[in-house]
Amino acid sequence: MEATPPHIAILPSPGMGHLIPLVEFAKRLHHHHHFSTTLIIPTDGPLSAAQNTFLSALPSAIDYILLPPVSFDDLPADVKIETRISLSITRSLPSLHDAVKSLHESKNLSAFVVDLFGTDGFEVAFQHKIPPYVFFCSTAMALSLFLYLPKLDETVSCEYRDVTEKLRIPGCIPIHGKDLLDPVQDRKNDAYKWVLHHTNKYKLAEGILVNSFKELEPSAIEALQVKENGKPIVYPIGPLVLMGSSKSEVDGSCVCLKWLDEQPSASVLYVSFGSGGTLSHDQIIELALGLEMSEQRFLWVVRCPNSTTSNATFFNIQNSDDPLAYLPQGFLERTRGRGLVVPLWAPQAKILAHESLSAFLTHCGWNSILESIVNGVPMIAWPLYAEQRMNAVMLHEDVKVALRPQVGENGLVGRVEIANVVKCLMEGEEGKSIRSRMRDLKDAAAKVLGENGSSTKLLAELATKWKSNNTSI
Ligand SMILES: O=c1ccn([C@@H]2O[C@H](COP(=O)(O)OP(=O)(O)O[C@H]3O[C@H](CO)[C@@H](O)[C@H](O)[C@H]3O)[C@@H](O)[C@H]2O)c(=O)[nH]1
Repeated sequence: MEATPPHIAILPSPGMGHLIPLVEFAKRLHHHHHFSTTLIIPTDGPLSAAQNTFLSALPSAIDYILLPPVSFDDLPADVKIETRISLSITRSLPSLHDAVKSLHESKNLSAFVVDLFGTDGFEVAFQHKIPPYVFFCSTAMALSLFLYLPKLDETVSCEYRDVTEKLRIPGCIPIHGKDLLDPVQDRKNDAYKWVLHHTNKYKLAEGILVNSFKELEPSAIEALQVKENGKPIVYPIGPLVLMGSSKSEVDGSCVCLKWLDEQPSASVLYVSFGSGGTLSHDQIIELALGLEMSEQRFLWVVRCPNSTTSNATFFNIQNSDDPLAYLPQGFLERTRGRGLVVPLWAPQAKILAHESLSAFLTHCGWNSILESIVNGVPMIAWPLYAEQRMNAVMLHEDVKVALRPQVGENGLVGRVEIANVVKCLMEGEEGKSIRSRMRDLKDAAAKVLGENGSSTKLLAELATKWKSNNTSI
């Protein structure tokens, strides 16, 4: 049978943090190996503005299909995000099946790639005899935990946070149970059961692609690559990140970039909590005052707070939908010229690549971290949810490219602490050594993605394998 041009299907689970690296992966597969891709995207309603803009800017080699929205009306209000993500896949299985069937008939799919919570999509791949793969869009450390979790589940009987010793995940820095990812913090919650369910199914994959590289996570990757019965091959093919040259930006990009153009070289702290991170109103105030006290230049992406009080004024502000309304009185005037506050979303990839940028206060989403690394920008680690505390531990204690402010007894990071940490990173001696380690990592990242780099070679290996699948049916 004559070979058709190689084509793969990717099933991204909801969230920009999953979609962005998967698209970068598809782009690289196209540029280097002439693959084209169809993204099959589950939905639970209309897409967000950021998603729409992002998808409308996809190159022609990447197509996408939106699956019909599934309903979550039956779920309790406090349902955890991992449960919701997993159900968005299981509830889409009939339409996913139809989409894959017709795609396979027309394009002869070489591989079916799901992300970290998409393993229920495997059943469709098996039905059509398409090799299933996982693209793990977080750290090698988190992947090592995921592969180890079934064992941990068998051997630990209490909550992980109550284990007094630090836990030893293969190849990783020992870590307190309380610092593991959110959904494993309550083993009775469905979110834990979903994570365990996915991790048990990882062994059914033909391979696992992880968005990391050896120089960043040497021992975790080494542990992942130890061959064991029933363990899929792990391919570290990262760092795959949105680059500053990408066209997929939303409103506001010009304001930020124009402002950055006017600032001195390496002078600005960028503050952002990823695609969904929010702070309490009290924490927004501490952060604002801390930034002001630091006397450094900053560019801050602000969102509305995530908690309410029973105060009538607060209730009104909450409904105003204007995140800037939550900033301390006079803050914008006092910091005018030195600081820029942007509501909701900013063109992060371009910001991090800008020569005025000096440091990044981040919620420690893995894409943000990788984007910081490829641009050599040192970080302040401010984890909020998901696996971000694990990432912060790794960055601060293991790789040592981030400072980490202390949370006070009232559960907030105080303004003085914030100001001190910002000044230390931007001006202090510790900041200098972090910056120098970051430069080494930036070089290492460029090397692994270069012509003979390890990530490039592994991707080539995978592409060859997938091309051979393409002719074998
Ligand atoms: O104003 C913004 C905010 C975000 N981004 C982009 O959106 C992505 C955000 O990804 P990430 O930093 O990983 O954060 P989350 O969106 O929070 O990602 C989720 O998915 C990641 C990958 O699994 C996890 O590491 C995180 O903990 C999880 O919250 C990045 O590419 C950013 O450049 C923007 O362009 N502008």
